[in-house]
Parts: sequence; C-alpha cells; structure tokens
Amino acid sequence: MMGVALTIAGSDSGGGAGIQADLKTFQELGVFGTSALTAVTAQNTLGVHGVWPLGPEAIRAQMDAVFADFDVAAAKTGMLFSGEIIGEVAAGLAAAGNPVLVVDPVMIAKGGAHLLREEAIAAMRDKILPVATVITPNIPEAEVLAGMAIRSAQDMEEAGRRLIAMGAQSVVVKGGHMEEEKRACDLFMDGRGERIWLSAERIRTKDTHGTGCTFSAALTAFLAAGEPLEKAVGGAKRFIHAAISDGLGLGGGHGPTNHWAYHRAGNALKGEVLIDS
Ligand SMILES: Nc1ncnc2c1ncn2[C@@H]1O[C@H](COP(=O)(O)OP(=O)(O)O)[C@@H](O)[C@H]1O
Ligand SMILES: Cc1ncc(COP(=O)(O)O)c(N)n1
Repeated sequence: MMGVALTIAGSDSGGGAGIQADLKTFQELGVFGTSALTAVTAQNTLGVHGVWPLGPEAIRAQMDAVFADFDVAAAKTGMLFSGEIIGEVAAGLAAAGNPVLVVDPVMIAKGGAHLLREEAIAAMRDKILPVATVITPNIPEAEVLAGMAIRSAQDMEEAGRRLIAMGAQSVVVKGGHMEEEKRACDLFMDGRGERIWLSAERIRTKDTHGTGCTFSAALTAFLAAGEPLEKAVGGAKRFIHAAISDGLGLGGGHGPTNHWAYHRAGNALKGEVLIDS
C-alpha cells in the first residue's frame, strides 16, 4: 500500500518553503501527502510580508481528520509559531499514538522574520523534542535549543548530544549556515552512538529558500516509504543537493529550490554526496 505522509506546517504563498515544499517533495518521492496548516504567510522570494496563525482548534481538527481516516506512516512539523499551537499539535500527535515524527524546528525565515515566537521555544523543547524520531535544526536553531554556540564539527556533535539528552531519538544538525566551509556538511546522530556525516559541495547560489523544509520533507517521505532512518537521511541529503544544484532562477530574492531535480539527476547524485559513518 502507498505510504501516507502528513505535514503540520505553515503555508508559503511563494511556493518554495512550508506546506507547498513539503507536498511537492512528498509527491516527487512517491508518497501520498496530507497536511494540517498551522499558519498562512504572505511570502515571496523577497521576504515574509504577513503571518496569520490559525486557531488551535482548526489545527487540531485537521490533524484529527487525517489521522482518523489514513494510516499515516510518518509526519513532520515545520512552522509552529506559538506555544499554544505547539501544545495543541503535541496533544494531537499523542492522541494519534505519536507516529514517526520528523521535527524541523523552524524559527526564523531567511529574511529575518520570526516564524516561531520567543515564548514558544520552551514548548518546542519540552513538548515536541521528546516525541521527535529525528529533529533537523540548522545551526542557529541548534544553538538556541542546545543553549551553546556552534563554530566547529565538534560543537555540532556536542549540540547533537544535548538534543538527544533532551529526549529526541535522533538528530541531524545541518551545516548549511557554516558559509566559510567549502562543503555543506550535516551530522546525523542517534542515542545508540551512530554518527553519519552527510557532505556535499557547497553551491554558490542565493536560491536557498525552503532548503530546510525540503530536506525534512524528503526525510519524512523516505521514512513513510519504509526506509530505515540511516538510509533516509542520505536520501534526503541527495534530494536537497539536487534541488539546490539545479536552481530555477525564480523571483527577485532568495529563490526556491528545484523539487524535480532529484528525479532528473538520478544516479549521477551517488558520487556527489558523501556519506561517512
Ligand atoms: N549553498 C549550499 N550548497 C549545498 N548545500 C546546501 C547549501 N545551503 C544549504 N545546504 C544544505 O541544505 C540543507 C538545509 O540546510 P540549512 O541551510 O542548514 O538549513 P535551513 O534551510 O533550515 O536554514 C542541508 O542539507 C544543507 O547542508
Ligand atoms: C511557511 C514557512 N515555513 C518555513 C519556512 C522556512 O524556510 P527554510 O526552509 O528556508 O528555513 C518559511 N520560509 N515559510
């Protein structure tokens, strides 16, 4: 039977991040995508022009409707915005028996707009992190959640250890923001001591809008399709690397990535992305 994936995230009218990136990625990877919208943003490649969160009741009703009728093989969270929304999402996940969950702890958009309120950080730590199968922070998000500065590979490891100690089953600390590094290196770690470095050439491009959403959606899709976590993280890295490499040149600011590229690139990607455990 076809795998079903659920994204619990915000809408990006510009189509490169949020729910739109997630559903496009699910479709590309052959899983059936469902969604629970948490907020509407008026957004394009130039920035976030407005944010309207949905009421917790509306978010919960979407989750309950999906869980009641579909066998959700994996879910992900993206923009959760407030402590109130996080509480409701955590309750909705618990009511569904806490499915396999990818947590992309979205905090700040590339242009600086806050997609998570400061007051919600504690709720993210206390209510969402402990039910995460895997959490996928970028460097600034890992710094906030782990409470430390990250400047090196050793710091990435220490932050990963701290997030696992806080209750996440596993973590991918994404190194996209380490711009002085020649390669974009992400570190996967789990509670049993597994370490996998995922590394690819750093592409010189400003079109990186939605890279985090797309990476976590690809990870969710591979899990929904039944891949083990260690393989799913490698697949997600290949998917995002292809999407960044084959840019579309859309919009006047930080453009979206190319969600079709993974299929077009096929086996050529195997040599480009290095996976070291
Ligand atoms: N310029 C780039 N070239 C290649 N890979 C990149 C680049 N920027 C980000 N990535 C990769 O894209 C994914 C998302 O990364 P990151 O930028 O760290 O997160 P976010 O989009 O959440 O801020 C990671 O796998 C990262 O290594
Ligand atoms: C609705 C929404 N959700 C998330 C992001 C973050 O995007 P990125 O993947 O670039 O960190 C965004 N810009 N908009």
